[in-house]
Amino acid sequence: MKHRLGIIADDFTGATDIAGFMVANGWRVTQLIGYGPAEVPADVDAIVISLKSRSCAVEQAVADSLASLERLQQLGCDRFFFKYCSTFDSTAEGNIGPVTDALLKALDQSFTVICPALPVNGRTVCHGNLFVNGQPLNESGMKDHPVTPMRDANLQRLMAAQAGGNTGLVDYHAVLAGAEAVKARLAELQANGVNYAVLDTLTMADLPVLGEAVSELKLVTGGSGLGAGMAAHATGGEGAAEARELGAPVGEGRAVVLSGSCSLMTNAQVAAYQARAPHAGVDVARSLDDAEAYAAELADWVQAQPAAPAPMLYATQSPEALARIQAEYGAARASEAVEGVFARVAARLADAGFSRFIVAGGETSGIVTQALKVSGFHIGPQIAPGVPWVRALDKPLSLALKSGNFGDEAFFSKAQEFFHV
Ligand SMILES: Nc1ncnc2c1ncn2[C@@H]1O[C@H](COP(=O)(O)OP(=O)(O)O)[C@@H](O)[C@H]1O
Ligand SMILES: O=C(O)[C@@H](O)C(=O)COP(=O)(O)O
Repeated sequence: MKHRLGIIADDFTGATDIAGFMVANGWRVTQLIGYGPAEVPADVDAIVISLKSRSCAVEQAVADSLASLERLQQLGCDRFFFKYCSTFDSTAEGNIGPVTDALLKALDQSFTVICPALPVNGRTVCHGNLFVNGQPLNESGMKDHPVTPMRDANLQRLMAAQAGGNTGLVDYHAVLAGAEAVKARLAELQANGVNYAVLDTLTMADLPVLGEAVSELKLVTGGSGLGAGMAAHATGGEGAAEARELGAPVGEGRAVVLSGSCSLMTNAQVAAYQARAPHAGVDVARSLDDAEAYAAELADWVQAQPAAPAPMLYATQSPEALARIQAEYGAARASEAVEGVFARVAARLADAGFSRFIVAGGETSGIVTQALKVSGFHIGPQIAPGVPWVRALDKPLSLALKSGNFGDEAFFSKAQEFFHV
């Protein structure tokens, strides 16, 4: 059997993100939802398991990740990738550190890389510090994230706070010098007792270099950029065009936009789309008090709107409004209630024949995909870097799962342009 990479992604948008970049760089990829029994085509180069383990309890994240590793091994994978967010979304306790440690131990390894960079979407790493569009992570919009606010930009410090081993740095001089220089630096760090090597990365052109440099590691960790680099290094960037066709959006049925991200970019996308399409806000108090009846009302409202452009339901709020809501109801309670309503609305709309769901937000995408009872996806064309259309393996249902900060202001409209091609 050919070599297969197994990817464990800590959220659903992250999973489609890395799968989309790998397919765009020539690999055949199947995405699975969770680690239940699964069959995948014999010719795939990579299998991505989507978890919802970014912000759950550490023990749960570790258990789910280890179960996923086992499933991927059963499916013939012999190298592994732990995919987390390009903005390193985590808390002081985890879950990136503990999951990395657990995967290393299960694979009998003691060394891996930390590579969240995705330069095409503005995430770069310099001297081990993570930047978002040139701003240090802790000064970017990520400082106000509702679940994992990021208050430090230094990846070595962030990793040291939540993992058991030692961190080190492959600085940009080594990356510029090429794959062999990076390999030599990795070997040096490993010999010096480093367990996690942060990789400086400034441009997309660095990624195939890094993909080559990590090609002998059993486990790598990072964002979709490294995934793109690994696929590009393996294929030269060619191939899999017909595989992308399998994931193109289904032709029949209605579409809806469900936006549960409160990121700065999603706020801008929601504002732009409000000017174009029917829209309704999701009320947190009603989501808390009366979820079932409220979801039924919202689903009825969506169905009563014209089919195109697709109507939008949004819980998206500015950082200030979100802070007020969280102070009033509690952050976890409010976000769970909102997620519960989106899940119920999505299930009702699918029952009513909606077949194309455009969803904004990682947690929101996870809950919606679970509510739609999809077992896995074919990966289609990218709407924006990191956001492909994906199509259920076993039913006529297509989704665009958008990471909070991805895409430009016109994203919700652009996603629908794929309906006519
Ligand atoms: N108005 C709101 N009040 C409270 N929580 C909200 C509100 N809108 C969204 N949320 C919650 O914020 C979280 C956003 O996370 P997520 O969907 O992962 O977006 P992102 O991709 O930006 O991280 C979700 O748990 C969602 O339910
Ligand atoms: O790596 C990334 O930035 C994305 O794939 C991702 O994980 C984003 O997470 P959400 O913003 O929570 O969707």
